[in-house]
Amino acid sequence: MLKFSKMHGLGNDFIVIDAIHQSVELSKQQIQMLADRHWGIGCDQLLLVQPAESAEADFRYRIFNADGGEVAQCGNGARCFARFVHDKGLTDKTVIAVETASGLIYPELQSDGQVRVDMGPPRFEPAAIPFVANELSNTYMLTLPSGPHVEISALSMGNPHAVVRVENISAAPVAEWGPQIEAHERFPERVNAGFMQVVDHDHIRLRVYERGVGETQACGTGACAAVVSGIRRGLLARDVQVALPGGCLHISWPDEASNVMMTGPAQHVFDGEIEWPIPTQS
Ligand SMILES: N[C@@H](CCC[C@H](N)C(=O)O)C(=O)O
Repeated sequence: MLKFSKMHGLGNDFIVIDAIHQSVELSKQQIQMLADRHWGIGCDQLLLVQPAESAEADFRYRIFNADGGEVAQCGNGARCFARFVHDKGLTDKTVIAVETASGLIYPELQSDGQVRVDMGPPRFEPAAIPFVANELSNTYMLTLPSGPHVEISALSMGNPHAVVRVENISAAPVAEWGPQIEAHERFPERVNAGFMQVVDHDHIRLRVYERGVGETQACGTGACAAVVSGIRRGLLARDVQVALPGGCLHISWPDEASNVMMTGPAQHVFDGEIEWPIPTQS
C-alpha cells in the first residue's frame, strides 16, 4: 500500500507522499491516474517529499501537475510541504530549507498557523521564462489563435507566468483564453495564465488557469507573479492582499532586488493509503 496525505492551500489541492520512508517511482500515467478525480484520489498537484541532495537543504520536494508533467515551483505546495514535514515529525525546524527544481526556497511555519515562504526572485528575461520576444518589456502583445490581441506581462517565479489585467474578474474569459495562452507558441514550455483585477493599490482579485491542470481555486506562484507585474506596471503597492476563488494570500516584494514573500494557510485534510501499484483500468 502507498501512504499519502491529502492537503490543500486555499483549495489548490495536493496528494503529498513521503518518499523518504517509502520507495516511490511514479510514471506519468500513474500520476495522471492518482490525480484523476473519478479514477484516483484527485488533486491539482502531486508532491513527493525526498531527502535533500545538498548540505544546505533539509529536504527536496518534487512537484507534478495533474497531467503528470514535472514542474519547478509551486507556492501553495511549498506551504503544504512545510506543514507536512513538520506535522509528520520529519523535522522540528520552523524554517525549512527545501530544494526544488528551481532552487532553494525557505518556508517558515508561523505561530498563527500560517506559512510564510521566501519564493526567491522574479525573473523577467524572456529566455529565463521561457518566452519568445525580441526585447525585455513590462508588457507584450499576444495574438491568440481565436483572434484577440491580449496584453500580457510575462515572468518567471521559478515557473512561467503570463498575467492579463481585466476590469471584472467574474467576467474574465478564463475558460476561453486560459487554454490558448497556456499553449501559446511563444511559451515553448507552456505557461500559467493569470487574470488580475486591480481593486486598489493594496488589493487584487485573481483567477489562474494553471498549466497542466486548468483553472484552480488558488495559485501561489500566480499570486506572486500577478503582484510583481502590477508593481512593475505602477498599479500596486509593495504589500498586496490577493483574493483568489479559494481565499486570500498576502504577497510582498519590498524592492526590485528582493525576493518575493508569500504568506497563507496550509491545510491537512486526511491521511490515506492506496493499493500499489495502482490496478490498471480495463
Ligand atoms: N498551484 C501552484 C503552481 C503549480 C505548478 C504550475 N501549474 C506550473 O505548471 O508551473 C502554485 O500554487 O504556485
